[in-house]
Amino acid sequence: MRFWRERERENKEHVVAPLCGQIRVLVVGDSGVGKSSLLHLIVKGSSIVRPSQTIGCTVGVKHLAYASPASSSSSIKGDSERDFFVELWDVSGHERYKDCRSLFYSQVNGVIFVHDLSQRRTKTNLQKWAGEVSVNGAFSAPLSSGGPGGLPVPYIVIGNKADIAAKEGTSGSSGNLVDAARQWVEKQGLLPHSDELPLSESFPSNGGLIMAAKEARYDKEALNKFFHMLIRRRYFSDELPSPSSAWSLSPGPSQRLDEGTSDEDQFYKRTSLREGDPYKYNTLPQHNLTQPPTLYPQQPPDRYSYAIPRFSLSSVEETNNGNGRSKPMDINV
Ligand SMILES: Nc1nc2c(ncn2[C@@H]2O[C@H](COP(=O)(O)OP(=O)(O)OP(=O)(O)O)[C@@H](O)[C@H]2O)c(=O)[nH]1
Repeated sequence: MRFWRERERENKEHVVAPLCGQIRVLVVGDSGVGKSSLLHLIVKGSSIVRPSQTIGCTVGVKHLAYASPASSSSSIKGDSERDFFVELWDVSGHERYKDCRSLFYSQVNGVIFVHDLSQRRTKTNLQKWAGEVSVNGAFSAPLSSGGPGGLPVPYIVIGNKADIAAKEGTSGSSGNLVDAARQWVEKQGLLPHSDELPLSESFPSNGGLIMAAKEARYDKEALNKFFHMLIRRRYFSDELPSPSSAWSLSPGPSQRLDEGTSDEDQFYKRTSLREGDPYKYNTLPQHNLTQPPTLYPQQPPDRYSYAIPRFSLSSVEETNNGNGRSKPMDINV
C-alpha cells in the first residue's frame, strides 16, 4: 500500500516537473572541413588541437534555456524558461561511411552544412550532402516546402577555415592530410571547377575557427538564433504541414542549396492547427528520442515523422506578422 502511495506521489511530482525538450541537428560536410572542431567549439566553447577523424558519428549535446515568446512577459522569473538539449550529430564525411551513415539521419530537426572556405569543392559538394540527407532522412517538424535537394527542415551553412582562405586564397593548407590530397587533386585539374555558390559568409566572420575559439569570438548569436528557431518550430509553433500535405508522398519542387538563403520565406509557410488536431499536446510532451543507431539492420524509418511532442500552444504567441506567417529569420552566418 505504502508502495502505491509513493508511486502516486512520484507520478504527481513527475507531472509538475519542469518540462524540457530536445532537438536534433545534423552536422554534415566533406571529410576534413572541420565539423568536429566546430562541434567542440559550440559545445565546449574551446578549440580542439588535433581532432581525430570521426568514426561513423559523434554526438555532442548543448544545453539551452528557451523562453517562449508568450511566457517571456511572465512576472514570475524562471517560469518563462524551459530547458532544451540540442543534439549535434557530427556525421563522418569520409567515403568509408557513405553506405551506412543514413542510419544517423533520423528525427532530424535541422542541418548544419559545413564547408572549407579554402577548398571550393567542399562547398559545391554540399548540394550532394543535402540530397543524401533529404533522400535518406526522417524528419521531425518538416517544412511544407523543400529546401536544397528537397531538404524539408531548416538549415544553416558554415564556411570554415577562413584563416587559411584569407591568408592564401584557395591554395592554403591546414596541414591536414585530407586537405592536402584534395588540394593536390584540384591543382592537377582532376576535379572540375564548379561555379561558386553564393551560400554564406564565413564562419566565424573574420578568421578561422581555431583563432576564433582562442579569442572566444564566433558567431554564437547566429547559431543560437538557429537553435531557438528549431525549438520554436518543434515545440511552440503551429506551422506544421497538414497530414494531407504532399510531404508524406513526394517532396515538392526542390531548391538548390545556393538558393536557400534568398528565399527563406518559403521555409516558414504555416498551416494553422485545426480543432482536434492530433499534433497539439497539452500534456507533458513525450520525448520521442529514437534509440541510438546500431549497426544492425533496421526498418527504415518513416520518411517524415509527424509525431511531434509539443508544448501547450494555448499560452504561446507565435511571432506573427499578421498574415499567418512567422517572421522569417536570418539563419545564415
Ligand atoms: N586552420 C584551420 N584548421 C582547422 C579549422 N577547423 C578545423 N581545422 C583543422 O582541420 C582538420 C580537420 O578537422 P575535423 O574537425 O576533424 O574535420 P571533420 O570535418 O570533422 O572531418 P571528418 O571527421 O573526417 O568528417 C583538423 O586538423 C583541424 O585542426 C580552422 O578554422 N582553421
